Amino acid sequence: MASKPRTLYEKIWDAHVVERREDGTCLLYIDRHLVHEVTSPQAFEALRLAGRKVRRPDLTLAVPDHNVPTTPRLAPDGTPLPIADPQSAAQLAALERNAPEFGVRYIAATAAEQGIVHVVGPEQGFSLPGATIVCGDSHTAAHGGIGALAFGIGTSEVEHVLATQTLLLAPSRTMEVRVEGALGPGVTPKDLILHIIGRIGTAGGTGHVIEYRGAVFESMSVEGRLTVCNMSIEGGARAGLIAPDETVFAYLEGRPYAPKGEDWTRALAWWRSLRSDEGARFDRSVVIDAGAIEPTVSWGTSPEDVVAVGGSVPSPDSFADPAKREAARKSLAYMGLEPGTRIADIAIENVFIGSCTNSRIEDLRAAARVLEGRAKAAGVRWAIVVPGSGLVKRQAEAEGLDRIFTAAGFEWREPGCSACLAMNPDKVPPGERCASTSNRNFVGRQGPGARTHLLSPAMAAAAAVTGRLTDVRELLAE
Ligand SMILES: CC(C)[C@H](C(=O)O)[C@@H](O)C(=O)O
Ligand code: SF4
Repeated sequence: MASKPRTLYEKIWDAHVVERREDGTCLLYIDRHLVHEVTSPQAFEALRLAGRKVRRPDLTLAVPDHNVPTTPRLAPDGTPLPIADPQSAAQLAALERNAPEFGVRYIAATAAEQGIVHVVGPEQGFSLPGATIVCGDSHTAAHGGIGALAFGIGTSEVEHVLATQTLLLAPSRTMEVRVEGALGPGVTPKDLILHIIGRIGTAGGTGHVIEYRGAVFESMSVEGRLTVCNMSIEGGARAGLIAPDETVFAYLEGRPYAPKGEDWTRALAWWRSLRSDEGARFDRSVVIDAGAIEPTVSWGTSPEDVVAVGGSVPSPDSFADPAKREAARKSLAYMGLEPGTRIADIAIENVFIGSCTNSRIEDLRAAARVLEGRAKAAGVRWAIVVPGSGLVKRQAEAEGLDRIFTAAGFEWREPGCSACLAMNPDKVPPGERCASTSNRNFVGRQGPGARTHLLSPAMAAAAAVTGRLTDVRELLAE
């Protein structure tokens, strides 16, 4: 009997089942465990109290990112500078102590390879196609961009994975987001994923794992795929993934943790089988026309509150659902926006280029392309670029991008989560607006009272130049 056609998700899932329970939940083998300083201290402490070890320290990679300041970390004499915030300092100190004590792989805050965990994983070749990857962090979905089944877990699950290298999980439903056609000039993977979330809503993917399909993804860079998958969680999905292909394999080959020699050849054979079979059934399917997507920005306090840059702030009354109407009213009050205001008339005072969504080399190149020979507008008080890792930073410097940014009035920072969330010194002041390449525009996300507009790196650069939300295509055409 021919076996039933399976989706990519089902193939990866099936290959990792250690034990299937009667109710359908499965004990899944976890191939890669990424760890950061915020969600791991209690998990390590629980192991310590129970006298347990980490089951596979070699499959665990820890790196601090959320709390690290993005200003220089070393004094001129090379000694590490202290961290002012006591809670941040304590979390960083805990990771620094736990990693060697439990023997897990560790990238220190001062190492050249340090960066945001979701940038570091693929960059180090630690995240691999077909792997199950977890991290105590909701944006773990990013690693789906290289064809992994990757999802965020809570601190008690972090402890479970550290102790057993397995996780008990209920299978998800499957959802296909099929994007047809091609993205227009100036329209980026970030615009695409913002548009998708606008379409399906923040609950659209609930209970599902999304597979992004279509020619757009086949011609998309690995960096772009990581951007798209990163925000799957903002569409409510458990995870998001894209079938790995030669672009991914070329990206991974030779990276420090990627398989080598015969292991590489064997891995390639398995990775090449990782695509949804002809006739595989998805529980839900959404079709998007790429050609209709424009540079997209958020206007509210939920990632589904998006509109094309040529549009206007919507009226709460335009929403049929009363709950959504009320949410829009609250959003607009927080954001200090009036319905009907043209997006292009919204002035911004801050620009943040960074976060695990958009801090890779391609993102920085896209922003620099817009900024070259230009400067930030007088009304832009604060503009920073925070590379996703030390290696991205070094690459950007080798290409001269840092000089383009600083000449345009941007600050060129050390890697970390930075102003994506207000857990470190990088914050947007109350009542001020920020054009931000991050992934969440929640109330207070970038600091108490801060107003976030999500957009692509090129669009953030355009906003810096004009001092208001701007269609980047106008600047690219000049
Ligand atoms: C701090 C961490 C647990 C959190 C997450 O899970 O996503 C953070 O990374 C975020 O983006 O909000
Ligand atoms: S960059 Fe932002 S979204 Fe990504 S892990 Fe850090 S805080 Fe979370």
